[in-house]
Amino acid sequence: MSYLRSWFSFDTATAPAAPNSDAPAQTHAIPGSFVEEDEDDGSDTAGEDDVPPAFPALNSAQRAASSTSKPFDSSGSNIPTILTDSSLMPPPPVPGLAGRRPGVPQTKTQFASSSLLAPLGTTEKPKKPSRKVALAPGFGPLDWASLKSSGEDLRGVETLLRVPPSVLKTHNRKEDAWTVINGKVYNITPYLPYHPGGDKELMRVAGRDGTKLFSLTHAWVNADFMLDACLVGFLVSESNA
Ligand code: HEM
Repeated sequence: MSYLRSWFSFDTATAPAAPNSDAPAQTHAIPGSFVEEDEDDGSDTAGEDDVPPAFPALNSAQRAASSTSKPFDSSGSNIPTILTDSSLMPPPPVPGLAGRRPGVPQTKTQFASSSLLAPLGTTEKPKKPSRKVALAPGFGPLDWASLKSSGEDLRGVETLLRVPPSVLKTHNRKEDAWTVINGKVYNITPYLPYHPGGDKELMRVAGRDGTKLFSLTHAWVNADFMLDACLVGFLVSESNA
């Protein structure tokens, strides 16, 4: 416990220099604090030989700062100022929510600066209602992915074809529907029940070039990947067929 004494000493200059002198050692005990004598059996007559170096160091700026003004805080508690002095670290800035006025609507910036409110993205009404349809059970995106990789023939043709517009337009029925996306001809019949926008929407492009409608509706959809297993061939001009 002797090292505690060196920690809490009021004035480092008056710290007991010769603890084993005849005069009773001045302990600088803090009122009400528990100062324990050495628990040794007394054989350790050198007594304070094992006093560890004072912390903070006797010549440290930290100790100088705390001991030159007032060693303990003004409330009279026995906690050294160094542990309680918050003036060295000012409190963080007031959060946005604290600046709220009753009855005054908040601006978007105020909302955004408050971390206690839900993010705007989850509270704002979506711009457009979704036009997705409820797909029948077993016709979700994962079901389409597993059908594609099942090895089942989804093209309906032996080899890749050169398809002129005159041929394309004959494939315009649900059970035999072809469309063109970016110059590639796809058999969309197997995809009809899996299309999140519904089969009716998809049938609008059956028998014709659907590139424009497709990209107007959902340019982010990767048709190349979605329909790779349904590739029939490539759109060519009549003269090149
Ligand atoms: C031919 C290839 C097509 C493929 C592979 C395809 C694929 C898809 C996919 C994956 C979605 C879901 C999009 C998402 O979750 O964000 C979707 C939604 C949709 N598709 Fe298609 N689509 C095709 C063609 C079309 C066409 C030609 C139309 C319209 C004429 C259309 C109309 C829609 C609509 C309205 C939705 C719902 C969009 C929404 O979320 O509101 N699709 N389609």
